[in-house]
Amino acid sequence: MSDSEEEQVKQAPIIKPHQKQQKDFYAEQLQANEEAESQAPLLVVVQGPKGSGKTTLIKSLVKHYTGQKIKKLVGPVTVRSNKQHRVTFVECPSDINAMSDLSKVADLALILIDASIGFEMETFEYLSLLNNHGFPNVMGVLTHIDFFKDNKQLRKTRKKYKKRFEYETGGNYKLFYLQALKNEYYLKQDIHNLARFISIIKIAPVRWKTEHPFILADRYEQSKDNTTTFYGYVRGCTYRLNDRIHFVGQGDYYIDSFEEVLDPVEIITTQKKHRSLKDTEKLVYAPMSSVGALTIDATAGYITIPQPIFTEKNKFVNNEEQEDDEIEEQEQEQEQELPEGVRMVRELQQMTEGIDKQLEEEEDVQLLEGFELEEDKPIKKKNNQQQIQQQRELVRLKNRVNIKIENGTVMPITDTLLATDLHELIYQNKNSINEFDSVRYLPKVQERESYREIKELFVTGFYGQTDVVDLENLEKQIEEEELEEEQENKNNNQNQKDDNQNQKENQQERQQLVNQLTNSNLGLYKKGTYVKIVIKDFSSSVKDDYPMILARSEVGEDNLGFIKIRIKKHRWHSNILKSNDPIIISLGWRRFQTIPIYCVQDPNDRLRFVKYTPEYDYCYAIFYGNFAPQGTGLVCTQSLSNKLSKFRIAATGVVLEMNHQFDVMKKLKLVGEPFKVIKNTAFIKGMFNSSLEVAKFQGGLIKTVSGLRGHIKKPSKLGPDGSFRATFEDKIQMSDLVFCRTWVRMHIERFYRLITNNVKLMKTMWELRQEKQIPLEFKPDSTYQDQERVPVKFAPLRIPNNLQQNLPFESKEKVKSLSFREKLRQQVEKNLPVKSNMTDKEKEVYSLIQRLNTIKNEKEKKREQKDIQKQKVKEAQIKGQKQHLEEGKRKYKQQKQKDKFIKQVKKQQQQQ
Ligand SMILES: Nc1nc2c(ncn2[C@@H]2O[C@H](COP(=O)(O)OP(=O)(O)OP(=O)(O)O)[C@@H](O)[C@H]2O)c(=O)[nH]1
Repeated sequence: MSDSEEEQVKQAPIIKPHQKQQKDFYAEQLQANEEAESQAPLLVVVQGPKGSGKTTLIKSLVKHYTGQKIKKLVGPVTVRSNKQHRVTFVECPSDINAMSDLSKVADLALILIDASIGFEMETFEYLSLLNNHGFPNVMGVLTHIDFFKDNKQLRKTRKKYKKRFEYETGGNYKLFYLQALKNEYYLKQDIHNLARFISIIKIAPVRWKTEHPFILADRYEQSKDNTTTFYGYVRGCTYRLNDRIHFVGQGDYYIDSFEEVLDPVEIITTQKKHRSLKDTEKLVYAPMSSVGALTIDATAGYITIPQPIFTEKNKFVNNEEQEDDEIEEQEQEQEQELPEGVRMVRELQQMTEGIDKQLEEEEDVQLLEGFELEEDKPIKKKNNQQQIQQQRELVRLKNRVNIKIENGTVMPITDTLLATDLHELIYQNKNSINEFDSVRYLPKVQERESYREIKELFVTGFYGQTDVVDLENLEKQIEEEELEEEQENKNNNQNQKDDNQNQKENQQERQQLVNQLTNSNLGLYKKGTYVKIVIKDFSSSVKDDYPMILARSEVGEDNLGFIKIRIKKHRWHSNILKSNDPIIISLGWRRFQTIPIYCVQDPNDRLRFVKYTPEYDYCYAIFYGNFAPQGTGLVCTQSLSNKLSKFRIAATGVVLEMNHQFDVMKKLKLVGEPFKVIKNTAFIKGMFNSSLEVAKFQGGLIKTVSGLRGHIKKPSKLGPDGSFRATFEDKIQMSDLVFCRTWVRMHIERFYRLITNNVKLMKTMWELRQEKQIPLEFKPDSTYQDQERVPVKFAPLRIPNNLQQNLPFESKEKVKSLSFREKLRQQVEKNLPVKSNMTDKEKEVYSLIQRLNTIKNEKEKKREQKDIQKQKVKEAQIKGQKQHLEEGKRKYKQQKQKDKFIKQVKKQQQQQ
């Protein structure tokens, strides 16, 4: 090694082994996350107070990404931002439940702030929710900036909001400014900048999501028998199928079927250099909103097709004139030249009756060209080759399009077509797209084969063997055939490079297919898979504008037990929380009402019960609820009402421990007083009610106020029932109080109520008091009272002479050293003439002094009395003024109410 290299090595920072391990660990975690992250669409939650511009922002972003205009925004909207990246936007309602649910699932939260108003309470509430549910990436967006006309004021405000936003979020997140509104959309440049940041943002892994898979349903269908089907992407992590699912905010349900379906916004995997999208590749998937001419409601999807495009030119010519055979033949020829998709749609347009009616009237209904519905007739036997072909198509179909159209579905025959699956059929025709699809809803180009697949869907009972499909054999057959095809292609292909490329791609595709099959057989659905979940007997009602989160029911997390959490009252919540008062907790996927008790930990690890949460400090809470992993954050609220009169988040916390029981102890001080004292023994009454209670506490420790310790001996027959004999380390005073410190185990209520749509909640003490008009209980004992303490005069210490004589010299009482005052007094006493020996003059002087003293004392007494009277008068004056003031206030209020009432009456009269 050369010198310079050695120097370099010396200067390099030393990485310790554990640091390296940690670095490697994080690198791996990041890489794994990045790989996984690329699959599921980025979930962007747009949150803000009412009227802050959430809808406008989503519409503007969708327009930027796809050029589409959303007329009415409902539910999630997924767009393709580039070939490898998709984004789902969800608007967050200002309902506390929706806010809490969406804070758990968001990858990125766009927090809108109305600059004309400033930071509102919802923003802080949402930040607090995000903080406790894993803090995903956050971006601030300042809207209504055009409200400021003065540039200087605008600059100042922007700076102020930026500072505040940084302070609230920890300083790592950006605040965007949306300058103005133009034609109901934000300015292009602003949206372009924001969209660019959204596209390149690196998502921080949130622990809860990396361990808990979920589906944010972007579409649902509900039938009359309450069978509900939800569609959405698997998010969070790989979904390992089990039999139950938790619908957040609704409860647990058994899954009827769970299958992968065709991804509506597929990732484009072609290996071309450009990441940017062509116009035909731009895509928006907003099944519940109305995008252009497409609307999907709970039961079906409808495409509004502009009439002029579909009207055949010679359709309006009088039919009688057209009876000429030649013309008909010409028409048929022309029709056959048309693309298949266009022909089918036209045929459907010409239908006047639904299939069910047709079935009732005719025996052989020809729904689509070449296929007949025959109920009773035996199934036509085709040759082997054809059957294999059909089965093969069905297997492909089963994996790709899981759609069933039951016999007798009624199709509305107007210019609006039933498009549950028809849109696939219609838009798969490459040539016909531009003819009738003015909005380019799904510009997806597929092989002609898929028409046949979909045609088959309209026919029930045609293929006899479709129900039982030998999957394994079919897969093998398909693979073999494909291999053969590839082999042929290989031989025929002249370009060797292209051939290799194709082979690689095919191999990859096949591998993917095999992986897909094995995964779905094992019940594994990777992140980003678009799935369909069917739930039977789904009794709850679903709101369109409410997030529909279907989470995997994890083993153990639906169990109930006691949970110990560390909790802190939110500094902006106006009240402290009371033990045994019901509270709503959002923990894990679940929200539930429970009755907690609060406690603190003593130095000897005892959990000591406290009546209220401390004002600005942490304490523990124990409640009965759903188990959740240690370290999971939680948020408490006191009610579900969305009145913004006070800060809705009552407390925040984190799970510490779960157990079947916790010992929370409450301190109990029993007080008694002695009624007989004999040396070190004392008889004490008033501490217990019966001798049985005494027997239970026999041997217990007791203590006097002065600190003398003792033991409870035995129940005594002297005194009232419950009296006992006790011994102390010294003789106690009759005036002493005796304490016995004990601990009582607190009962924790096993109360748990999952919050669903129409749940009836337990009322808090405050709510009950309000409702029943019960005033607060007043216990005079609980209030502090001024104590009048009489100074105790202890008798001077007198040591018996016998004892003094036996004492060592050191402790013996010596000659008393007197203080100056005492000496003076002694001298005066000595010099005072004895009264009987006084001369007359001395007597006169003495009596004069005494009189003068009496006068002085008398004067002082009078002055004191006067002072007391003056004080009383002053107090009375203050009291009177107060009463007067209150009286005035009351009158003013009455007058105000009167005025208000008169105004209202006048208004009503005017309106009438
Ligand atoms: N002047 C101005 N108006 C805006 C701006 N952003 C939004 N608006 C208008 O504010 C109104 C409310 O906007 P929305 O997008 O519906 O707000 P929202 O947050 O979705 O409202 P809710 O759905 O009621 O919660 C609309 O009329 C918008 O045109 C802005 O930056 N400047």
